[in-house]
Amino acid sequence: MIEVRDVYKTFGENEVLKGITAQFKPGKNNLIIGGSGSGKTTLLKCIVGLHEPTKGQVLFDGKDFTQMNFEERVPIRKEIGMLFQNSALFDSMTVEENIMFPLNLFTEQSRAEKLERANFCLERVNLKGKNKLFPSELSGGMKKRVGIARAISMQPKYLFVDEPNSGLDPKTSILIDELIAELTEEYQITTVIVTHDMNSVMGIGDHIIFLHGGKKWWEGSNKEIAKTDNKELNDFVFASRFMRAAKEKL
Ligand SMILES: Nc1ncnc2c1ncn2[C@@H]1O[C@H](COP(=O)(O)OP(=O)(O)OP(=O)(O)O)[C@@H](O)[C@H]1O
Repeated sequence: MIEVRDVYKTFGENEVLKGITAQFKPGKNNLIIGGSGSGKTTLLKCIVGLHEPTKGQVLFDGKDFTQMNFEERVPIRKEIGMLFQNSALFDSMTVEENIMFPLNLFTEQSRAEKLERANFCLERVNLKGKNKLFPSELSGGMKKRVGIARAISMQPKYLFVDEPNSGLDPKTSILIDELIAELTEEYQITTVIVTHDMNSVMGIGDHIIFLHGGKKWWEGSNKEIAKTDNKELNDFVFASRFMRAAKEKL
């Protein structure tokens, strides 16, 4: 479980996060939603240590990450998988090399062991046999799947995903969401996803926090979101006429 306790983050005069407290449980798709500029990515970066919170704590299974130095953080970093918005694959490396990259960095495994793990991960994301392709030869959806295979290569306890559906068509987006949700449940990963995508919110939102004005404005599940009378959340989720009409039918 990941716990965020009273986290503040300020950039100059701009107080982006104003005391966020939340718990993210294993085996759940934990979603962070909110308007543009509400601080979703900033919160994600504070959790993984890419930003230091101005105040507050982040605990990984009870261990206070914010109090640790670089060396002390290494064992937790090894348990973290990340999937970035643009998949962030290395263009000069093949699919197989991309997936083996964290294993090369963090393990003493032999090449054969690493290859076996890469093949397992590739098969798990339905890309068996695509080892020797380069990122430029892949579609956006395939790149995401390679990104997921790389993110799970180290068998992470924690998985962080920033906008998994950006640049994907609706059908591919759903397949990617389903894949993340399946892996989360299968390996009981604590998954935290930043998303704008209302299909994701409704489809896989086991636990959702809604950021507004630098605060956690609302928290609940996808079932609860449909019935909420929280004005700001309703304005955000049901912004389009289509979504409002859909809500009335729920
Ligand atoms: N490194 C930084 N330095 C200064 N300000 C920053 C930095 N990172 C983010 N901010 C500011 O923090 C605020 C929140 O940004 P953030 O990227 O977290 O929002 P977001 O909710 O993820 O937005 P979006 O949905 O548009 O990606 C913005 O006003 C942004 O300008």
